[in-house]
Amino acid sequence: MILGWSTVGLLSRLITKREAVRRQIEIISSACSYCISSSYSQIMGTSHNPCSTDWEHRIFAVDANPSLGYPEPFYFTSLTNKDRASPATSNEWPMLAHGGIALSVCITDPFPVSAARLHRSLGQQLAQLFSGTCHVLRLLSYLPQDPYASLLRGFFICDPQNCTSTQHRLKHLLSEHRQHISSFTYQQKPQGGIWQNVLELNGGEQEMEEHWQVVRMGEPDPSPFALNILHTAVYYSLSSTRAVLLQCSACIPEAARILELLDKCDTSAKKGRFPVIVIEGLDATGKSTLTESLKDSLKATLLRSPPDCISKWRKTFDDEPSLIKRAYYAAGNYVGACEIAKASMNSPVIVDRYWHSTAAYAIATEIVGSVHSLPPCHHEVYQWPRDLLRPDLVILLTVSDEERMRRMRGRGLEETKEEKELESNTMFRLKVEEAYKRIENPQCVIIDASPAKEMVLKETLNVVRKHCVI
Ligand SMILES: Nc1ncnc2c1ncn2[C@@H]1O[C@H](COP(=O)(O)OP(=O)(O)O)[C@@H](O)[C@H]1O
Ligand SMILES: Cc1cn([C@H]2C[C@H](O)[C@@H](COP(=O)(O)OP(=O)(O)O)O2)c(=O)[nH]c1=O
Repeated sequence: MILGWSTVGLLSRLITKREAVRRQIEIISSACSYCISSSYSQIMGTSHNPCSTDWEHRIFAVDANPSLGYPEPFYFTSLTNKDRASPATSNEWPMLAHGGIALSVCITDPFPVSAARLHRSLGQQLAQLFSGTCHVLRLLSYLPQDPYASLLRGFFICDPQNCTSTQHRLKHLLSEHRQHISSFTYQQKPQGGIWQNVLELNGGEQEMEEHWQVVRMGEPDPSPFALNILHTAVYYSLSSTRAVLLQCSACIPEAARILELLDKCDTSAKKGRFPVIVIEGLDATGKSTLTESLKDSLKATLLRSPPDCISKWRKTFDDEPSLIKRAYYAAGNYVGACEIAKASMNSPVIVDRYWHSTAAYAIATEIVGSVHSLPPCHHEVYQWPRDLLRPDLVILLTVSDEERMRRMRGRGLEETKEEKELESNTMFRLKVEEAYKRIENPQCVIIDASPAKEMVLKETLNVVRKHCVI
């Protein structure tokens, strides 16, 4: 049986394309047209328009969600595309067993900031409306010949009950966003094989049907999840950070303030003759304690990330989707670099968190599952941005989980969402710490911060003397 609510596609794709072109024209004719179109191509890497989606040639990745019973990511592509893909050990679709059906949604809005906001609000609506009835999993999709520029984000929704009213409500919800999404349904045919059907969201007449057979595949190279980090979670240049802030500035006034600050900074300023030492580590590992005592011991200037001049806007950005939130922290590093360069002309500089934190927390948040799911060592995601001032030394403080919890409780300060997550989720903590260790150029020197404060300071001073001219 082909789903009653599936069909057509061509028309909805044409409308999606036309709408995207219309929005481009509208924006291009607006005052900041240059900025937005240039930011789009900077973020996307090329001038590729993701709406020119060649669905039948795409690779789809459904993320794992162990708590919903999906321990591993799931990859598939069309039968005709199979030769480009690594074979899977089986072509079983557990989510479709026993007559269940599935649906995928890809956000095709070509503007990264509005796409990120739509992705988040759709995710929230799906979770709210269907948490008891459907499994909602993260979905990524790309074209193998152009993975970076063609990456789209979305959701894979399984309805194990194949319930008509659920599907009706789902279709209704998706129709509200039809100009910026494309949707597909999946169902096992009685004679075998899984078919992907373009889902008609125009609510109009039934048109020509578009569908193709899909097959499972092994983990593709490049990994869509690593690509997603490079694409939306970690910024590797000031220009890509600026581009996102520029797009945000229409709806988040604080983004415009940060751009003004960046304009005033000499972000390419070089380090002075004194050493720059960064102290990194999970929350409550003793960074503030150590940085204060290092400041006194080395007669150093103490700076922290995000820098004071932008930290008042932190809450605003922490509440935004990853793309926007991470642009804030990235900008914090570039503003901070400017302060570091200036201060290091007169004294040693100690920095409480810097780019290692920005990247490690983002990577650990984006990767579902255990440490084993992180991109391998030396992967592109762990590379330092070429245009960001490099410190002379990065020290990573580590303590046992139990000791960290003791220190956290003893301190009694308000915790950020991520700190709460760290407390409740050992897996996340391990991923952040491992990501810290994998970041390169510069790599961090690990110091066990479990001993008494004086001992940690002594050990740190030894490391500083070994690596820096003081
Ligand atoms: N070496 C240490 N031994 C015992 N307690 C420590 C040590 N270093 C820091 N603390 C305590 O642990 C808590 C967290 O330290 P803090 O420096 O605020 O960590 P962070 O800046 O990494 O969040 C504070 O109450 C601090 O006094
Ligand atoms: C500096 C920075 C912090 N963070 C997050 C990580 C932590 O959850 C949180 C830590 O904030 P911070 O104010 O450094 O707390 P503490 O001094 O107690 O360690 O902010 C980022 O995600 N990216 C960044 O660039």
